[in-house]
Amino acid sequence: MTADVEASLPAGQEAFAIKCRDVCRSYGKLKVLSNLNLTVPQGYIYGLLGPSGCGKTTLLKCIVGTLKISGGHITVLGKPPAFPGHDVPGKKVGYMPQDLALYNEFTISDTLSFFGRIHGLTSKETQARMDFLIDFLDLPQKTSLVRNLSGGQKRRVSLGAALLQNPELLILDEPTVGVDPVLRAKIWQHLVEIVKTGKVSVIITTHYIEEARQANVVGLMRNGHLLAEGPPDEVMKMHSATTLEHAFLQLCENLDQVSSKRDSTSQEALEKSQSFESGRDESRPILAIGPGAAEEVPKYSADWKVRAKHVMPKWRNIAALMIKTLVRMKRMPGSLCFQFLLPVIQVSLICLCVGGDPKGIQVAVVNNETSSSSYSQSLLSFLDNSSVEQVPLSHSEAFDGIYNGEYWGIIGFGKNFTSYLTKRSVYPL
Ligand SMILES: Nc1ncnc2c1ncn2[C@@H]1O[C@H](COP(=O)(O)OP(=O)(O)OP(=O)(O)O)[C@@H](O)[C@H]1O
Repeated sequence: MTADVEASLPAGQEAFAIKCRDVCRSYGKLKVLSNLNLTVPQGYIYGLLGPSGCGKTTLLKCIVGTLKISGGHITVLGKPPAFPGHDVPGKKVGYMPQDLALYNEFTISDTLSFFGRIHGLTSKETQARMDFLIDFLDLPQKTSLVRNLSGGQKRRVSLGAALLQNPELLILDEPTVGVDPVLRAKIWQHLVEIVKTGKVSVIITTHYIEEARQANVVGLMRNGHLLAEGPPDEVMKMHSATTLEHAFLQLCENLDQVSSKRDSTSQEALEKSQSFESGRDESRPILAIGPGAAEEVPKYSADWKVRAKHVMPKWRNIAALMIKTLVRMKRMPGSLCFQFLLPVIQVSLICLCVGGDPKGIQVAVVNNETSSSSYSQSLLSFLDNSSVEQVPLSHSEAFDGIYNGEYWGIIGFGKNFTSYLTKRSVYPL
């Protein structure tokens, strides 16, 4: 595999599937990626290696566009991830996350069909790919429910979903965990095959460091930095190691020794001095790491139509999500009942607590106007008699009734109410 790397890299921006420059990302005060530089040439398998917690998953999430970077810039298949009109994230990328995003109520077939719909595959295309992937990934029957699969089988379904639409870029976060060695070899063989066309690129993380020897390029990461980047054989040679693991250990030890000896020297300089890059022949196709020569950050722009289209949901996604909801409801009748009953219960409880409209409130009415055409009579006729029960009374009866708690209130009109109101509307103050 490393022989391929000896061929010259194609020049120009298009030759790179992924380019990360001075990428920084923090979670609150925790700085996970700091000034990270990484390059994945098109048509290569890039093995991203490093100890647990060094920031590999965070980097992959930034590359796929599900996490925003706090500094630097990333270019994926020619544009920044999540750029309007760019299919990253989207059908150009197959992403297998570390935390599997599968629906337990789905069968394997439902799962792959869902992703097929999201990526705009016809049902015939999805069916053909499904048959291939079930056979290739040694999955159980396609009618098997995801919740009944083992951890390893679930990971393989997730890998199948990433491979489904034959994407230009595969981003695989530990795809071989829990997979038996035979199938692991088969998966690597498949990756090697698909990158041979030169149109597909792969970035893969793995805890089985030695399997990354099949990658064209490996990047060794620690504490959010890339310590070295190059073909596996070259990295091993550079550190006089027979295994990648040994090379990585050697690299870390050298770094620790030098940094303890030369506290005054900056970390960046140390990494540079120890990195694969520092010892390489400039003519060789080893990828640059570290800040390197200042690169001009390309400016990307999209017109308003593309931006508007980007924020609008796609019909096929809406359809896929509706079908997904229907399938889940069908598989979970209990939750279906709950989903429909819950709003009814909530509304009933609110009505019970707040209560309905008050009824039969007895109010004393003292009307000193006698004419049936007076305004006071008209006003009283507008009152809602189901809530307010009007009790016509004299002035003294009304006040006695209020005093004795028989009425909630008094509505009173003077004998000149109509004439005064008319005057007031004719001669406003
Ligand atoms: N959402 C988050 N909020 C806060 N901290 C996080 C979050 N996700 C990751 N981290 C922290 O960021 C650091 C890097 O995590 P990350 O998952 O990128 O590491 P990793 O190299 O992929 O590890 P592993 O190989 O074990 O998967 C860890 O210290 C982790 O605790």
